[in-house]
Amino acid sequence: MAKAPLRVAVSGAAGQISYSLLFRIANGDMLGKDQPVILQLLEIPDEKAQKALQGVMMEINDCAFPLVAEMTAHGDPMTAFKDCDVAVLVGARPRGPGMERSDLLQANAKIFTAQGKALDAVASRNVKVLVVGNPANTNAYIAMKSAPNLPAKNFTAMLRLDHNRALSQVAAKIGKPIASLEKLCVWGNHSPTMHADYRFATTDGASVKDLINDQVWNKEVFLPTVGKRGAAIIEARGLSSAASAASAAIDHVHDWLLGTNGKWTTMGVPSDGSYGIPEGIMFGFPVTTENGEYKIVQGLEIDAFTQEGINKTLAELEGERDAVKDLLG
Ligand SMILES: NC(=O)c1ccc[n+]([C@@H]2O[C@H](COP(=O)([O-])OP(=O)(O)OC[C@H]3O[C@@H](n4cnc5c(N)ncnc54)[C@H](O)[C@@H]3O)[C@@H](O)[C@H]2O)c1
Ligand SMILES: O=C(O)C[C@H](O)C(=O)O
Repeated sequence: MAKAPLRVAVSGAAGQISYSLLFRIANGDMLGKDQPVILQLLEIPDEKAQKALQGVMMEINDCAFPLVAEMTAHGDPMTAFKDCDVAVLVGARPRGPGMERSDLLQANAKIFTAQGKALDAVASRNVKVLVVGNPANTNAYIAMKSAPNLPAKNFTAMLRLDHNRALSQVAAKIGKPIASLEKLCVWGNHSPTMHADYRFATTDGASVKDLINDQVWNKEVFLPTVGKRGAAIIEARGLSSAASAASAAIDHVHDWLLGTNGKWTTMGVPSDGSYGIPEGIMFGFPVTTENGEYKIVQGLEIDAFTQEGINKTLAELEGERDAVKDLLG
């Protein structure tokens, strides 16, 4: 029997990430090739943005995706998020050349307070929320805090792009296929302070750390390359990453809902106090997922270098949290 459609709300639906993301959701890459979807697309209530959204919807129609059961355009989160099962919050102002993420904190805080409240009011009580729009961790934190009637654990931030970037760098360094890699993770904030960690990673069972055996490369090449990849893409393209960000969003929601079969991935999730991260901070952790729930991988040894990295990214997140404190009602 055909599955009942799931309602997927996407904000920033006429933006560049969505121009890749929506077509992959519609194609079944996110929720499965047998899972029909109802797309509920949100853009700012501005004539130009709404017209662009109509254009994107025309193109989705022209793909004749069999899995798209219905599609609607919205200018108000209260209608866009109605009964949604999944919400991918992409809409935000992207960082341009030379701009710091912190510059965007205040403007985006307003957007995510309103959207958190709307999710609280009208979304499915089990809605799974992924925040992509930057600063993603703090925006997710704000949305979570603005939705007290929804489970806090259902709000997540996207660290998957950093995770995938780290996988790609490690695979190239050791000359092994990405598919052979397991047990890599990224701690902390989706920002240059994030701390990618391959100490536990394996390739076909062999230790990646032993194969690399080069702490100078880890510190001076790997971490800065992964941490500053977003800025490098902006520098090269004149625009922030879009297709790779959309692909990471697909991976994040896919693995959250459909499971990792015991394998690790990285998700930004509200801390439960694991690894000394204060409760509620939206932090990148290694997780496994099963039956639509994630579990933080426990019991990993944190050496002095990693602890230093974790402390730095945590301090940044605590600073962001404090900067938006007054905006949370
Ligand atoms: N977490 C990550 O790994 C990651 C990676 C890449 C980009 N990003 C972030 O994703 C966001 C979107 O990037 P993009 O390249 O698609 O930007 P974009 O400017 O091309 O598109 C953003 C869209 O969001 C819309 N929008 C703005 N405010 C909105 C609101 N309140 N409600 C609904 N829609 C709204 C805009 O009108 C625009 O169409 C940016 O914040 C960017 O920095 C995050
Ligand atoms: O840094 C940005 O604004 C873009 C994005 O977060 C990225 O990591 O590519």
